[in-house]
Amino acid sequence: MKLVIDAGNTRLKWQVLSGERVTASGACLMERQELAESLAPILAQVRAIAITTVIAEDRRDELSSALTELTGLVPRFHWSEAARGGLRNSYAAPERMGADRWHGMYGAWLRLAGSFVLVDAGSAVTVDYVTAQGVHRGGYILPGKAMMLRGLRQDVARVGFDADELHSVAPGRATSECVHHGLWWMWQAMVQRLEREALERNVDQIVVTGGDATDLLALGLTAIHLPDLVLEGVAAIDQEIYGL
Ligand SMILES: Nc1ncnc2c1ncn2[C@@H]1O[C@H](COP(=O)(O)OP(=O)(O)O)[C@@H](O)[C@H]1O
Ligand SMILES: CC(C)(COP(=O)(O)O)[C@@H](O)C(=O)NCCC(=O)O
Ligand SMILES: [K+]
Repeated sequence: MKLVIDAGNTRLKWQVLSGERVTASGACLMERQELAESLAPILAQVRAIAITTVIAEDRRDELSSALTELTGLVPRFHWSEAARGGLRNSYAAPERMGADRWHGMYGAWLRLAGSFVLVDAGSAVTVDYVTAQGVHRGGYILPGKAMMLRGLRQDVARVGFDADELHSVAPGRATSECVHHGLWWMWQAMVQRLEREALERNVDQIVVTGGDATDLLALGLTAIHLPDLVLEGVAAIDQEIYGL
């Protein structure tokens, strides 16, 4: 059995693969204790570990040693590449691209025919355009939903608001409403822009993934929702290099 991990800035997502079949999955925070608890039921079966991550070096080293302690295995880290299987990165320095973006694009490239735009709504939101020929045309990086709210909470003095989300775009009449409606209003604008650009740029499919993808769908985005796309992409690459 192979353990595949996507360690993002907010959460760690994992799957266990038996051949190409997913037999278990989970998510947790990056802390050692949480990780050990989340993985406890499957640890004994793990024979290899493949990781995609965008976390800082010190946290990555901690994750690596925690996994080695738990399993006795040295995890294999996978990074962004210049090209693979017909997919080509537009970055002059491909290693600078977040590995989650590359692995998400590769997952979509393997699954879909035609051009696509991949929206990964996680800690940050990333938008990446890929042509039907597999050419990455470039992308965007924006602050994610939780980050936008945290920014308002931390960086301005007089904007206190409830944690409960309000899904409306009506102009607010109290601080909490103004903040939550404002966020929803901005995400609705993002959805409208994505749909317009997909038409203008002849994009065949919009693909969404990440913890906040459901918000984009709730706002009416016409897209394919592939929640495990980043894991799928890195699993495929690990298999190409090391086998099942
Ligand atoms: N259980 C959860 N814990 C934390 N964030 C969650 C959870 N469920 C959904 N989210 C939302 O998902 C976002 C993080 O998405 P995710 O794709 O896991 O990010 P990353 O890959 O950057 O760690 C957060 O901004 C939050 O709004
Ligand atoms: C943009 C990101 C922060 C998104 O990460 P996430 O929200 O999934 O944790 C990550 O892909 C990253 O750190 N990228 C490096 C810069 C780049 O892609 O150009
Ligand atoms: K993301």
